Amino acid sequence: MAGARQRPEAPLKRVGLMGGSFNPAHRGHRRVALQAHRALGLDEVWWLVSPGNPLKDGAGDMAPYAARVASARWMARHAPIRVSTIEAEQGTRYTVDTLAALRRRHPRHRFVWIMGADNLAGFDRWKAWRRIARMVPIAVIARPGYEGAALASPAMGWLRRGVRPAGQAKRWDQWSLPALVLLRFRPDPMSATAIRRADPAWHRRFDEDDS
Ligand SMILES: Nc1ncnc2c1ncn2[C@@H]1O[C@H](COP(=O)(O)OP(=O)(O)OP(=O)(O)O)[C@@H](O)[C@H]1O
Ligand SMILES: O=C(O)c1ccc[n+]([C@@H]2O[C@H](COP(=O)([O-])O)[C@@H](O)[C@H]2O)c1
Repeated sequence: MAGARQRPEAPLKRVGLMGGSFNPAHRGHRRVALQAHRALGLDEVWWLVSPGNPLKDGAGDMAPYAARVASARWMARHAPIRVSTIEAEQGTRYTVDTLAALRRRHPRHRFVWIMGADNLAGFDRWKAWRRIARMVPIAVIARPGYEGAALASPAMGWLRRGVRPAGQAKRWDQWSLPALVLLRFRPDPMSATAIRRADPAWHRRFDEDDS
C-alpha cells in the first residue's frame, strides 16, 4: 500500500536448533550447545523446549513444562543460548511443523538442526523425517553409548549420501540437502535420566513460588 511503512526485516542470523524435553536441562546440553556454536560458526543456539515429545507420550516422570523451561533458562545463562517456547505457543509437537513455523516467523534466519546420536538412532520414527532432512542440515553430536546404534540406524542408511566432513562444518548453510555432519567433542555422559534417578523431585527447585 502506498505510504505504508515497511517493518524492517530482522537481521539474518545463523541459528542452531536443539529440541528436547529438558527434563531437566543439564550440563551436557550446555556443553553440546557451546561446542556446536563454535564448530558450526553460529550466532545463537535455540533450545526448543518440547511440551511433549510425541514418542514419549504418557511418560510418568515428565515434569511440568514451566519447571523444564526454568531449568533450561538457568542452564543457558550467560551463554549465546536462547530458550524458546515456540512449540507451546504454536501448539506444535512434531519437529516438521515447528520448523515450518520457525521459517515463517524468521524468514531471514538460517537454521541447522542439532541432535545427539541417541536421537539419530530413532529418527526414522519421527513424523516426515525425510522432509525434515530436506528442510535443514543436521548436526549429530556423538554421545557415549549411542554411536553404534546411530550409525546403523535406518535414518543413517538414507542420510549417508549426505554426510559432510566435520572440517567443513561451518559451511552448513551452503550445503545441498539432505546433509548431515557428525561432530565429535569430548563426550559427556550426563543425562536427564540420571538426574531424575538421583533426584526425582528436581523440579521443586524450579516450581513457581506462589506463596
Ligand atoms: N550428554 C549429551 N551428549 C550429547 N547430546 C546430548 C547429551 N545430553 C542430551 N543431548 C541431546 O540434547 C537433546 C535434548 O536431550 P534431552 O532433553 O532428551 O536430554 P537427555 O539427557 O537425553 O534426556 P533423557 O535422559 O530424559 O532422555 C537431544 O538431541 C539429546 O540427544
Ligand atoms: O517430530 C517428531 O515426530 C519427533 C519425535 C520424537 C522427538 N522429536 C523431537 O526431538 C527432540 C528431542 O526430544 P527428547 O524428548 O529426546 O529430548 C524434541 O524436540 C522432540 O520434539 C520429534
